[in-house]
Amino acid sequence: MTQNILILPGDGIGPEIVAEATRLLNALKDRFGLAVELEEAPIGGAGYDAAGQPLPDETLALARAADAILLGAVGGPRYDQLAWELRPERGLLAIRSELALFSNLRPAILYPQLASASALKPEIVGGLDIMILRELTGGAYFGKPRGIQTREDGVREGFNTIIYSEPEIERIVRSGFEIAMKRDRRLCSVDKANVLEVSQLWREVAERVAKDYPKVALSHMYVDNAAMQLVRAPKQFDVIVTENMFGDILSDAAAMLTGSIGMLPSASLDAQGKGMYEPIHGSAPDIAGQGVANPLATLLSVAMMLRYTLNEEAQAARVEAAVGRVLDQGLRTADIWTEGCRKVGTREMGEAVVAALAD
Ligand SMILES: NC(=O)c1ccc[n+]([C@@H]2O[C@H](COP(=O)([O-])OP(=O)(O)OC[C@H]3O[C@@H](n4cnc5c(N)ncnc54)[C@H](O)[C@@H]3O)[C@@H](O)[C@H]2O)c1
Ligand SMILES: CC(C)[C@H](C(=O)O)[C@@H](O)C(=O)O
Ligand SMILES: [Mg+2]
Repeated sequence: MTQNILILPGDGIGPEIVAEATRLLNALKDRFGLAVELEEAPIGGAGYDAAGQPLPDETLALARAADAILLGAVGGPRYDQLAWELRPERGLLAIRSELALFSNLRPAILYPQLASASALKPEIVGGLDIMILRELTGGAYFGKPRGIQTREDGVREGFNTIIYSEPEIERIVRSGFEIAMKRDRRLCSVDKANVLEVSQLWREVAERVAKDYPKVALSHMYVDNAAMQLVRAPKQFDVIVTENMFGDILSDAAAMLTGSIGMLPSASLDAQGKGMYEPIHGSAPDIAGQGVANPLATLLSVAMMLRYTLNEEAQAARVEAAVGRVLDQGLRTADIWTEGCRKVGTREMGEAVVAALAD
């Protein structure tokens, strides 16, 4: 059965990296029998340009109808002065929320070929394979009330609200245990339970859910310590489960363990396993339009899509193996380049991965 993939290039480097993902999907289709149809729609600043909305109604309708979605990135200085609700980032948050994509998997894996590209010493990051599970539709990102107001004394104040209900905590923590069961059975729940009531509830719920998973070792860690431990001794972690904003921050930090933020893919899944796939990085306005962005996080996001939503494990493994081969060949975009390697641009990297696809 043919599955429909909706491609949302977005802004900045989004269209450049997504073009390589499209090349890859078309190659899997033409050479390896992958039954997919691709369709494209605007989101973010491109959505605003095309339809006056960061998430155009038509894009949302196509997203609901698609079997899987691939997103590049949104945002950029051109759009930073727009009214708040029209900003590109609102479109991204809206699609996550509308499609109930609460479970965001952000694997941080160090390809051995990139050990020397990491900002950390090879002995600290060698063999790194951790999974950060970020809650994606709650917390400060969506809590109400929010806004900027002027107090009676004339002072302006901004405010956001962090809210998590017990069912919201339970479903993401449960996903964390399920993922841990398929890995090394260690789950670290990261919170700020020494300061925030919402974290206290989170911890309580995590302890309760743990009773259903006696084979998984659950630990708790405060987020400030977790940030420190991620750069001190990242291999102590197997699976980390955490709330929306902590997960956003910790995953960018974890990205640097793998050599570059241009290496980290992600899957955002709903309760049925349907999902949107995207690199964790942004639209990188500083390098947009130069053809130098690393497309590998996006190509690895395609691999996650093949594995988690399209049930095409062999195709996923094929893509990951091709990325490994290209790194073996010494090809590097600027962000992961080290002495003795060959520096290539976005397109050359994408073409090399396609050329390295094998039976
Ligand atoms: N999921 C998303 O769409 C997403 C994620 C993060 C940020 N953003 C948006 O992107 C814009 C820029 O944000 P930022 O600068 O904080 O974060 P960013 O991730 O876009 O860039 C941070 C740094 O990493 C580099 N980088 C990112 N991706 C790269 C890649 N594939 N290859 C090589 N280098 C790469 C950039 O050049 C930059 O120096 C903002 O508008 C922000 O809101 C979007
Ligand atoms: C652009 C922004 C809304 C987004 C987030 O904070 O979730 C980004 O940083 C991410 O990690 O996907
Ligand atoms: Mg982020």
